[in-house]
Amino acid sequence: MNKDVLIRMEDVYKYHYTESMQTAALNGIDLEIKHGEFVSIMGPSGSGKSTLLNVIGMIDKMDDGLYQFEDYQINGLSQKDRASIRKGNMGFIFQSFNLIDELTTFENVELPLLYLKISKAERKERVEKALESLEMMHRKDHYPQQLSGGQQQRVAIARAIVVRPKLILADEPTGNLDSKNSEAVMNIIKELHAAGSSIVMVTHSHKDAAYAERTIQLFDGNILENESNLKAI
Ligand SMILES: Nc1ncnc2c1ncn2[C@@H]1O[C@H](COP(=O)(O)OP(=O)(O)OP(=O)(O)O)[C@@H](O)[C@H]1O
Repeated sequence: MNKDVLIRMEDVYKYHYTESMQTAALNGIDLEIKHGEFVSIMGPSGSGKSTLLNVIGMIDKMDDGLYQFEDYQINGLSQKDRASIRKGNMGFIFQSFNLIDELTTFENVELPLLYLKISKAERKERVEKALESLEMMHRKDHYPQQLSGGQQQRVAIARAIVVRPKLILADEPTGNLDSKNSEAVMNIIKELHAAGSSIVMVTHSHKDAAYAERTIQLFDGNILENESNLKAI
């Protein structure tokens, strides 16, 4: 595969099932994302945005089509292999922060490094660096409930970047934040992009989408439009 290309999807289908019906949440997606790109995904409720992000992030398994992440052919891999590629290459940021209530700020950020079996000394160094870059070191022993929403999202971003991921996947990262915190979070994401990270972000906000270089519009599990945002910058 061309070295510039991080992700290539061809004719990707993903179905969700309930007792009475089958929904094609992704209905033949073709997509290419290059290293270092910042792409936003927009579209009406139920159009398949979160499903696409979860398939890209290998949380959900696709049902048909081709998915290549760098040199890995993802379709056909076992869940264990997909998890191992995900843990080494991807960081996630969610609307609801998804921090573990029983763990401190430091421990939440350290968690992905434990999965990667990184030594204690290196874990300490990397967690502190991530927390410092997000100005959260002074809250390293706090638990999530003792933090504001904006602070919780900054911890979640520290947790996403501590693995030094090639790709950051964000699902409505400002969905639970007020406008001031939303802007702060979007500026952090913008800086991560400027520092070289590839970013794919689902959003309902045109303001947030304008931070990306390109916006993909989804409708009924299909890509409707693939537009450059450069004119908006
Ligand atoms: N676990 C599930 N079981 C059954 N159907 C599902 C499941 N998850 C999603 N769906 C269906 O798949 C379609 C796509 O859902 P998805 O969550 O990807 O949409 P979305 O664009 O992210 O929506 P929203 O903006 O409301 O979060 C929807 O029609 C939804 O009802």
